[in-house]
Amino acid sequence: MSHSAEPLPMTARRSGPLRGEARIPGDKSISHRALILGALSVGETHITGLLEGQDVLDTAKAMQAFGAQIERLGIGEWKVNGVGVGGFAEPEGVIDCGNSGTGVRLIMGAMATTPISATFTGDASLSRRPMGRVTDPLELFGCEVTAREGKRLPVTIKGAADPVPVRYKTPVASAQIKSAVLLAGLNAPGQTVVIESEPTRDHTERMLAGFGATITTEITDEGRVITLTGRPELKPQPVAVPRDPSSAAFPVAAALIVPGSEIRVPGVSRNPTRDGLYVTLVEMGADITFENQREEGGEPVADLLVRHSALKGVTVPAERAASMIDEFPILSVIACFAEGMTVMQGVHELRVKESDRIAAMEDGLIANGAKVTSTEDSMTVEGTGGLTGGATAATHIDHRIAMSFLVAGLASQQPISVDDGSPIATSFPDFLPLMQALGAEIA
Ligand SMILES: O=C(O)C1=C[C@@H](OP(=O)(O)O)[C@@H](O)[C@H](O)C1
Ligand SMILES: C=C(OP(=O)(O)O)C(=O)O
Repeated sequence: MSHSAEPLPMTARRSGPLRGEARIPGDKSISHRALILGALSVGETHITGLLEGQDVLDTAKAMQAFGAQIERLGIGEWKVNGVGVGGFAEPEGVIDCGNSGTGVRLIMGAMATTPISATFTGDASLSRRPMGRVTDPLELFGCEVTAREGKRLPVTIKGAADPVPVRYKTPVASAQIKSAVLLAGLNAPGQTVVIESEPTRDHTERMLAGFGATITTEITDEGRVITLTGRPELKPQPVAVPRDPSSAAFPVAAALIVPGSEIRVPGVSRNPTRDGLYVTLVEMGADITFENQREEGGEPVADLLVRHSALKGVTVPAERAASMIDEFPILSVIACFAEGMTVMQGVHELRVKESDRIAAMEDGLIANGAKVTSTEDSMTVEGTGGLTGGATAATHIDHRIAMSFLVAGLASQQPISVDDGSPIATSFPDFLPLMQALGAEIA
């Protein structure tokens, strides 16, 4: 569904200590994949803890359009009756993926090796984002792609009638590219190989194995070499979606910067390919305890105990970027409340997310009294232990920019507003009530 026309301004003000338990919704990456792999399986997949954010709801609708039967049984509880690998039907209408890069790119991969055609659109943010990074490797399987200038949406894909397997080295660290190629490889006879020089989130590999595909990962001089055997019969799986570490980052950050805070955040995924923010926060001196470390739904999880902390600036090395790619906006806020320089290296991919996240954070933070500089590939924040606030930040149809500035406002001297908080519903629909229940003054 495309983004609503009505902007929703929001304001956060200096709050008293945050206290209580923050029950974070399901992981967005795993939720998309649960629906897509459920749709590609024969039989019924039962999902619990599904994120009911707009991005994931748009993927559910798309899977229905390709022929899967999907039913919501209760809060976060869904069942999917799939059509099997190669069984997608041609959708009657256009597939609108709304604000979701993950949704559109993974679904393009999932249909590209089936002999049907589909046209994909999205909102103004998604329509600005590059799709060639996915359609270029998909063309190697034999599909035909037409796109708007700059390989942007709308994109039409005529799926390959006679797909060939592909060996592809990803040119940028991107789980979306890797996943699109692997999902296309499902319906290509033989072995499809993806090579990534830097590891990215591995949910597609883990879940494909869980659904019964033959998939291996080897670490070689070239990087991670992932080999998938095509034409498996995927078997439905119960999927228990762990809580999203990228969403958890917002209440965690709020507790770190609001004096006197102490919150618990249960059951958050600690998958090492998603863990970079938490590694960085510990280096900055954050008081975070990882309790009850265990496995849930095939993912390592822990309960987090987070207390307000005196933080110091650090350098985040480029090789850590992929494991915290969605967390740099909120890290740049936390860095303002630390003492000293925080340098974020190797972050050029932030420029092609829902917004140019380096520019959006730099502009909004400077307007609120921060010292920030950037290059094409890096961002530096000179922390002074606080923020003055008092300005409105533009969110550019980007949920993470909106939530980052609202968290900043909880500890700045003057309130901080955002021009439009409505995109928050794409990934964290309960953000406002959850934060308010902890004591955050946001409205
Ligand atoms: O595969 C995924 O679920 C995602 C991969 C990342 O994008 P890239 O692969 O483009 O880096 C991330 O930013 C996005 O929020 C979710
Ligand atoms: C980049 C993000 O999502 P997507 O690429 O799926 O739009 C995000 O959620 O921060």
